[in-house]
Amino acid sequence: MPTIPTLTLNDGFSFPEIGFGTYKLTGEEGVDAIVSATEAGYRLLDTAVNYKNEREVGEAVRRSSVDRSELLIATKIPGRDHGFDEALASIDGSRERLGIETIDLHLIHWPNPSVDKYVDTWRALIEAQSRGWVRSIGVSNFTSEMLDRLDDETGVTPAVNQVELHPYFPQGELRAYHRAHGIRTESWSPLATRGELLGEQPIVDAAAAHGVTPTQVVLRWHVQLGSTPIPKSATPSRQRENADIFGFRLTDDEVAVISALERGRMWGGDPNTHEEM
Ligand SMILES: NC(=O)C1=CN([C@@H]2O[C@H](COP(=O)(O)OP(=O)(O)OC[C@H]3O[C@@H](n4cnc5c(N)ncnc54)[C@H](OP(=O)(O)O)[C@@H]3O)[C@@H](O)[C@H]2O)C=CC1
Ligand SMILES: O=C(O)C(=O)[C@@H](O)[C@H](O)C(=O)CO
Repeated sequence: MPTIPTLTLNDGFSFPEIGFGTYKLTGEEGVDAIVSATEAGYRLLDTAVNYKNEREVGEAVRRSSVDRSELLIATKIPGRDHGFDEALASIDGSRERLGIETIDLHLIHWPNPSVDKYVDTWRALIEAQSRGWVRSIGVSNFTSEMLDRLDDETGVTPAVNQVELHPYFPQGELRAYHRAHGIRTESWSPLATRGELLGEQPIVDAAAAHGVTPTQVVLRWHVQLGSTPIPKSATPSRQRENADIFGFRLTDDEVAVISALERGRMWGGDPNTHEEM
C-alpha cells in the first residue's frame, strides 16, 4: 500500500497530495468501495450533501481498518443552503449524517453568484470553525474575483479551492492566483472522463516512457502542477493503481506537452453562471 505524501494547508493542517472522490458511490456497494479506498491508502474522502452519500461515507469510516484519526472527511454546502443560518444548519446536518463531531474540511460547493449569498455562507463556515464543528474551511468552483471578495469582506482566506482541472483545462491563471494567496488547489474530475483524455498521444507516450498507465500519468501531472486530484473509482484495482503515483516523476517537457492539450471546460460548469442547488 503506497503512503500518500502530505503538505500543510494555510491553516496549519496536513492535507494529502491525492484524495478519493465519492460522487455516485451509494448504498452497500458504495460503502464497500469507500472502505476499499481507505485500505488502498487514500486518506482524504470527498463527499457533498448533493451526492446523497454522507451516511455511506460515515459508515465506511466506521468499518475501515484505518483509524478515524488518520482520515480526512470533506463535504460541501449545497446552493439551496446558502445564507448564514441556513449554512450552519446544513453543516450540522452533515455532521449528523456522517456521524462525526468535527468535519475535517468543509467547502461551499458552488458560489451561485446570482443568489449572492456566498459571503454570508463563508461567514457561517468561519463560525462553524470557531464552534469546532469543522476543522479546515474552503470553497469549490470559486473564481479569483470571488476569492478576493471573501478575503476583502471577512479577512479569512479559504484553505482550498476545489475546481474542474485536468489536462484539457489546466486552470493556469487560477493556479497562479492560488499559489500567490496560499490556497491549495484541488482537481475535480481529474481524469476528464467526459473526454478521450487517456488516449491522447502525449499521455500514452509518457506512460510508455515510465512503464506506468495513462491514468497514473494524468494523476502524476496533477501532483506536479501542485494540485490534489480526487479521482473516483468503484474498482479496487483501479483505486490502487490511481494511488500508486509517487514512484516516478514526469519531466518538465512531459508536463508541458500534457498541459498543451488544453481546450477548455468539459461541460458547462462556469462558476459565473452555473447555479447548483
Ligand atoms: N466540486 C465539484 O463541483 C465537483 C466535485 N467532484 C468530485 O471529484 C470526484 C472525481 O470526479 P469524477 O467526475 O467522478 O471523475 P474522475 O475524473 O475521477 O473519473 C471517474 C471515472 O473514471 C473511471 N476511472 C477511475 N480510475 C480509472 C482507471 N485507473 N482506469 C480507467 N478508468 C478509471 C471511473 O470508473 P470506475 O468507478 O468504474 O472505476 C469513473 O468512471 C467526484 O467523485 C467528486 O468527489 C466532481 C465533479 C464536480
Ligand atoms: O459532482 C459535483 O460535485 C457536482 O457539482 C455535480 O453537479 C456534477 O458536476 C454534475 O454531475 C453536474 O452535472
